[in-house]
Amino acid sequence: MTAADLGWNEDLEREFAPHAKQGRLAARLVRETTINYGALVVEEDGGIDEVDVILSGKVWHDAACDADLPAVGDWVAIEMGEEGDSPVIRARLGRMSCFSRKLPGNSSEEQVIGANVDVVTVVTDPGSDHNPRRMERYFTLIRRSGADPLVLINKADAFPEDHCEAAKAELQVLWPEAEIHVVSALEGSGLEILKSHLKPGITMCVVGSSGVGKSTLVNQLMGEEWQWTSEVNEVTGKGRHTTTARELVILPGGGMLIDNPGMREIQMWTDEQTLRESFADVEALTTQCKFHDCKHGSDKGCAIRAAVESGELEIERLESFLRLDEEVEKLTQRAKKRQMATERWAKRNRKVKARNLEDRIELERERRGEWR
Ligand SMILES: Nc1nc2c(ncn2[C@@H]2O[C@H](COP(=O)(O)OP(=O)(O)OP(=O)(O)O)[C@@H](O)[C@H]2O)c(=O)[nH]1
Ligand SMILES: [Zn+2]
Repeated sequence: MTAADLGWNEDLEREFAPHAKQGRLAARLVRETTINYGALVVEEDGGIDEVDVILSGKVWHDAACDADLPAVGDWVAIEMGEEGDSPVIRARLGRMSCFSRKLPGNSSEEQVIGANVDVVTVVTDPGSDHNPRRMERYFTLIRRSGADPLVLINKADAFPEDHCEAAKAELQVLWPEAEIHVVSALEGSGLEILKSHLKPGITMCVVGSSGVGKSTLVNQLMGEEWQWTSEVNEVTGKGRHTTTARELVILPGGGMLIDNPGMREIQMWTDEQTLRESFADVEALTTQCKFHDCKHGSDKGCAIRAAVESGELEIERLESFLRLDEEVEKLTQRAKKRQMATERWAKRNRKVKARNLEDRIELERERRGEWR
């Protein structure tokens, strides 16, 4: 593996030059925890090594907001320090793109999902997931990020061809330049498209609703040892594919994939925003309900019920509003469970790592004849 395989280029090289003069090394952040980062560091001889790095106080203080802080996918300048010291991030290099979302509520804070992302792939299907409104939402995020869009309308094998083409046409008008393909992960055509984009040095995010086939597609890329955490066991909360929670993964065939809990949140958020938008009129009515936690059932002073009774609002529309709200709630619960499973695995892996370190120290002592 070389720096170029990680996305290193001439622009970064130029920006990094003054740091190189100070003996710093370039590294790409692949993992973020509450206490430190995992980074792939480009060593002086060009080799790549994985290290844990911490943030310098200065970088922390200089950040105007959270979105300014180093995030997964960022290139940083690190100081390795003396042996035994934790390497320190001294600077974050400029971002070529940044896939993020604004946090809900009136806060203007931004949550970075992945930095230096080249392609954001949205997976959907021509059936129940087909939703131009939601796609518009994704497109807005991708446009703002600076990454290229790639849309895969999956499960083509299960729908008539003209139906798939009609779905494609409906999405294409939203962004005429966007690359949109009708594929079937089961028949292998989705994999072909993904591979054609995942050249060495290219970083991709994969987003889309639950059940559209993301795991199926991604697992085809991953090979055996790394499986996308898919289903979460309802009872134990553990991932069915017991995997590590690595966030930026180098694919066996070249290219990189970013997967983190934020990616799932972006799905949730997109779904919820789309829901609220498509029921803006009903939403507006809810603010007139007597109680702010009104369930719009038999609650007293419900403005929605009143609107139905007066014929202002169709009962069918209210029912789908209530059902969709439930749907979002269900998805949120699933996303939370997944995140818990992911975090549990991350913790476990940290423990395994620590034990490996102890093993190494023991071996070293043995080698030096210091053993017991
Ligand atoms: N007919 C058909 N089914 C597919 C295809 N791709 C995936 N599926 C099925 O769709 C279901 C959901 O696929 P997943 O890959 O788990 O979907 P996902 O997007 O990862 O879903 P989450 O993990 O919940 O986010 C599975 O039963 C797959 O076998 C396809 O191309 N054709
Ligand atoms: Zn109400």
